[in-house]
This record gives sequence, structure tokens and C-alpha cells, in this order.
Amino acid sequence: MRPENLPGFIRWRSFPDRDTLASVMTEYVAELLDHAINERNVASLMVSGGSTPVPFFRSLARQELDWENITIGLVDDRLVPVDHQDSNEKLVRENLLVEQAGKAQFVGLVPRELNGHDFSTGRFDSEITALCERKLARIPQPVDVIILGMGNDGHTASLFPDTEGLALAMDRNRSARCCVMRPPHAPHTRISLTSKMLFAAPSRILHICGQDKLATLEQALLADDLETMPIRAFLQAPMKIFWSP
Ligand SMILES: O=C1O[C@H](COP(=O)(O)O)[C@@H](O)[C@H](O)[C@H]1O
Repeated sequence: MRPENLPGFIRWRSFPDRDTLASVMTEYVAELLDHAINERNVASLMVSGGSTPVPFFRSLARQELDWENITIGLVDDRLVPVDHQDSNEKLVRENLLVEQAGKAQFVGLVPRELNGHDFSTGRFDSEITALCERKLARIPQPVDVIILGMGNDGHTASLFPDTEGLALAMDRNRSARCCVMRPPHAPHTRISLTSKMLFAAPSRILHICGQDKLATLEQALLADDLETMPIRAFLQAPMKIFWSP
């Protein structure tokens, strides 16, 4: 089942169903966090939103870990109030920051100070990113584990194809760790980590489910144009992919 053109430095794991995937991925991530705690007394994990990670969140939340010393953050969010149904922060609060993991520290990306502002134009972008950089500074770095998702348009985090500012967001030589993105074909203005921050972690995981995502991954592996499929940038470096139908 390993996709044909996957480079050798990418580790591929496939599972018969989403629950089995969630439980093996939980063990793997828990080990990485535990290892980081043993080494540095703190650990950090940045997760994606969307529908794919929910079974994993619920499974990880039940793990006995030193949660008080673990900081959880997001790789992207929609610039919506935190009680909005499309908020990734809401998803994490309801599914990951519960049970044992309720003791974890959480640092979201959406600046509460700007609640009620209209983000549809670029008017507040520099304030948003400045506030978000301040939040990111509270996360122990380098981040120990980053979990990416992928959309069928080849986006990852909120690095969407053909979006203004994408080239800057993907330029690892720039110091910005977050950026505002207005994807032309997806709802909401977004806040996303940039490639600079996403590549700073020693360990990245891509978590995808479904035949459609497998087909998207196969398409991404056929070329290297990042502007049309930003996920390609992350397929050019070591990563572990967890997939199930
Ligand atoms: O918009 C987003 O989509 C991707 C993929 O979501 P899924 O529902 O297909 O799992 C997600 O990784 C990203 O964090 C999210 O904001």
C-alpha cells in the first residue's frame, strides 16, 4: 500500500481502520513526549485541526503523561471566535484538552484581543501576527512533535495553494513563525505556522485518512511545484506518514 513515489526517507505506516491508526499513533506520540520530558522536563506538541485528528485526540487525552509539563498548540486556525463551530481551538479544547490531558498547557493562535474585528481584509494582519508571535514564544522550542493534516487541494496547516503570501510563508529563510492566509477557495481568513516553524521541529507526522487523501498524496508525489500543492515541501524532508482508509 506504500505509495510508489514516496522517497526512502519518509516512513510510511498504514492501518486497517482509523481507530487502530489512532491507537498506534497515540503510543508513538506519547513516547516522543515522554522522551522530551525525560530530557528537558518539558515537552511541546503542535496539532492540526479538521475532522481527521478527532479519534487520535480522544485516545491521546487518556494517556498517563506528565501533562502539566506538556504544552499543546495548533499549526493553524481559522480567525473565528473560539466558540465558533469551525474553530480548531474549540476542537482541541473539546477533544484533546480533556481527561488526563486536561492538565496540559494550551497556547492557541487566535488573539483574543482582536475578538470582533473584521479579518477579511489585510487591515489587522500585522497586529494579528505580532500577537500570535508573542503567544508562540510561550511554547517550549524547538517543538518536539508536529502533526500535520492535508486537504485534497494539497494544503497543509493553512498553507493553501495559490494564496497571496504563500511564497513568503514557505520561505524558511524568513524569521516569521506565523502568517495570515486568505485561501481563495476555502472559508475563513486563517492563521498558520510558517515553514520556518514547521521545519524547526525534529519530528513531523502527516496524519491522513481515506482513499481520496491517498490519491492526493500520490498526485503530490508526481511533481515539485509548491505553489499548487504546498504539502510537497514537507514530502521533501524526513517525516512519518500515518494513513488508514
Ligand atoms: O482546514 C484544515 O484542513 C486540514 C485537513 O482537514 P481534514 O478535515 O480533511 O482532516 C487540517 O489539517 C487543517 O488543520 C485545517 O485547518
